[in-house]
Amino acid sequence: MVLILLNSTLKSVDQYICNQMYVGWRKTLTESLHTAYFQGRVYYTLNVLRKDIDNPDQRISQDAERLCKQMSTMASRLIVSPFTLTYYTYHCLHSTGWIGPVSIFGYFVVGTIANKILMGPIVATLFEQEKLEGDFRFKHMQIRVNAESAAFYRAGKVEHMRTNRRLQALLQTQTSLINKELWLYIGVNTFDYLGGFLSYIIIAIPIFTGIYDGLSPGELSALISKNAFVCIYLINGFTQLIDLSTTLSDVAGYTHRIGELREVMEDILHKQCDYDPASGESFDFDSDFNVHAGPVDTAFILDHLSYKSPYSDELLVEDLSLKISQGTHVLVVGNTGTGKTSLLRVLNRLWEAESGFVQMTTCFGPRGTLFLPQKPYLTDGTLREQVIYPLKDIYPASGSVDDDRIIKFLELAGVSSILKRTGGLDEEVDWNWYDVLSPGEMQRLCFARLFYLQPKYAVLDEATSALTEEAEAQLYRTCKQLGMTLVSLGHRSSLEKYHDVQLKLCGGGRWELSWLKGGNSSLNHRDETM
Ligand SMILES: Nc1ncnc2c1ncn2[C@@H]1O[C@H](COP(=O)(O)OP(=O)(O)OP(=O)(O)O)[C@@H](O)[C@H]1O
Repeated sequence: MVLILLNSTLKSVDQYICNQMYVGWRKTLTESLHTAYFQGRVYYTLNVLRKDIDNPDQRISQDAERLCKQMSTMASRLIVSPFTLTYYTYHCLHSTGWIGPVSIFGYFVVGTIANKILMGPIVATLFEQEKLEGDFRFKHMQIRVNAESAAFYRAGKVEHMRTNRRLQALLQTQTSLINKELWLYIGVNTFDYLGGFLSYIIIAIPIFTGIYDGLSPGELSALISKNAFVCIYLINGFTQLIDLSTTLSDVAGYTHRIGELREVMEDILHKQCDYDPASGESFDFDSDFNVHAGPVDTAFILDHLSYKSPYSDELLVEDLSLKISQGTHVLVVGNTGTGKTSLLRVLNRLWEAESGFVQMTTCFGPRGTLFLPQKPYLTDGTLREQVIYPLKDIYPASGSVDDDRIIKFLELAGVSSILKRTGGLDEEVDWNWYDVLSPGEMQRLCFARLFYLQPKYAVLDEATSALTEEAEAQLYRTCKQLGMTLVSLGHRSSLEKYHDVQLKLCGGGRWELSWLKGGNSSLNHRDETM
């Protein structure tokens, strides 16, 4: 009996060794790949981040792609696992009685709990790592965009130090992530190896408790072999599920991060999409999201509007009521920080109003309202694309683009010299427009764009601040000749002569309205219509 047992045990041990050799070989390969992966990850972080610095959408889609790959690995295993587990559970129950499946299930539950405990901190750290990657990328982009200004401040060392600080924070989090993942891998591997021993304990219990005493040596040997096979495969099925925990922790971290980014972006889109940019009509949504057509001769309606900046409790403007209608040019003045640009942010739904009602009743675009922001915005591409921007993208079917008009408006804006530099309207340029144009040229080019698009209403936020008063006069005259109603924000008193009404923001929520032509009669009525 002892010899038979020894013989069958040796056979099983052979089988076990083969199995363990396979498992061991698989693990060694996986571990070396993981080690290489971890070492590479630090370099990967640096290199990928350097290349893929300033494109958040691309970054999200990369994360999503990574997520999809990991999900497909998980899905394939998760689909197959229930079948193999059911099949081997049935055979295990048949071969070893209840003790086999119960101990294996118990072992799996313990393994799952241990993995859950080890996975928790990994998800949080992975999330943190993704966030720090974003911060580092943002800093990198900030330096690229403002390289010249930083150079004038001789700020190379300071910026280098600050960027390094962010990189160090990122690398520290990566190291911490690697350390935490190490414990998870140790847990997973220990579970795998101990599973092999468990199968032999399950087989040994009925043998030593005498359940198989009536069997002949040959039958016992065959039974042990069969039981070992079934148990090992059942354990292996569970092991594969536990192995998924490493992938699962990555998936959970990425999902959390992508989910958060998507929520923020959807929130922004939801706030911005109250009117249809491609439509020639004007629309507004009421609180129940019903659409109403707005008045046609009015660009903006402000009704008892109060607003403040997001990080302050003090109101910038309180209880402002105003209608801006066609033909009445409005100048918004006030000291620095009194909320002039913030008014445009509220009008554009970039900021929420604190109370009151604000409505932009015309569409955004050539037939409605266009904004020239304080910082000129130039796109990449040819000179034609700069001038017609954003016509090509938003209104692809708007008709042929007229070369003579573009050249004429470049001349009127005083930047026909750029045409000589580029060598033509459609010549591809390999420079960054922000690097080669002076601030004044950028502002003039934006005016050429405005002339070309010829909106009904032009909102100009300190759009001539880098130009002389003569240049300013010429540009304003052209705007008026082209039939635009102007809403200007600025500090210069020279602007007054081009406007009919002045809205002065006095700070602390106070404001004053006055006529600029025909005396200084006060318009401090709450519901004044202009
Ligand atoms: N993105 C922002 N987040 C939080 N607060 C902001 C933001 N932008 C501006 N602010 C704050 O809101 C207040 C009003 O700013 P705003 O840009 O409207 O001033 P402004 O009157 O246009 O000044 P300026 O004449 O210098 O252009 C300021 O105190 C400013 O610090």
